[in-house]
Amino acid sequence: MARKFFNGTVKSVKALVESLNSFKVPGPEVVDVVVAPTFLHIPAVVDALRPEFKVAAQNSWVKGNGAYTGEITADQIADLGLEWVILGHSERRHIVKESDELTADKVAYALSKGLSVIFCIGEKLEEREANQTQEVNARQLQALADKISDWSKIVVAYEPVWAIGTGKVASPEQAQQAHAEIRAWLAEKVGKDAAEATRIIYGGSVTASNSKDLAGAADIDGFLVGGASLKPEFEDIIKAAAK
Ligand SMILES: O=C[C@H](O)COP(=O)(O)O
Repeated sequence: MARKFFNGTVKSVKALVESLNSFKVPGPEVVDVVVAPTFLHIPAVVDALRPEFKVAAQNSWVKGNGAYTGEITADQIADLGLEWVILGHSERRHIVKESDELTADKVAYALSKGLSVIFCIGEKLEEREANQTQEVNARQLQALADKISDWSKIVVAYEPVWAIGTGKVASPEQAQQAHAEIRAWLAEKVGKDAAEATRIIYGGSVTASNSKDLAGAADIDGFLVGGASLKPEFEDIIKAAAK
């Protein structure tokens, strides 16, 4: 469904947008394509990208406009006309050390400003090896459930940390199991309707060649794509997600 994290230059962003604009993919009635450039590149991408593709911010602050030097608020993102923000990416959680609670507060604030949120969760390698995948996902989901009751503008992105940027993609079976457990958690803790309606997308070394099998899994509703989103094969990933 989405794509992201591109520390590009003005020139490379322009070339990437031109490439995206040339894609022959189904429209938004079939698949949402959301691109997430750096804050610096957002205005240029919004101006040049074909309008059926949406633009997301990669992060937003936990509060509204105020004295928070260096932070970008959900208010500002909404003011720019954007509809989407990514929150809780593993790089925010594990490199910047943003806690489950801070992440949940950021999501709640972004929702209060009308944004839709791609809410990332997922376990580290040692947690998977200790059979804690669902425990970690449930903990990160519960932190959000403690802060919000309306999940209609949430897309859950399951991104096992060990699969991000490593070339080690989760197998369709591994991903499906995690997604099914996330959906079961939503059914139990939030409600059946939310569980059915919430899109759960997979991220972590998605490529054109593995996207078809992953998309075939019952509970995989799209992708959060990093590296491969910068290559022409992204067109095929979008087509695979449009199942
Ligand atoms: O947000 C995207 C993920 O971090 C996945 O990145 P990747 O596709 O390069 O593994």
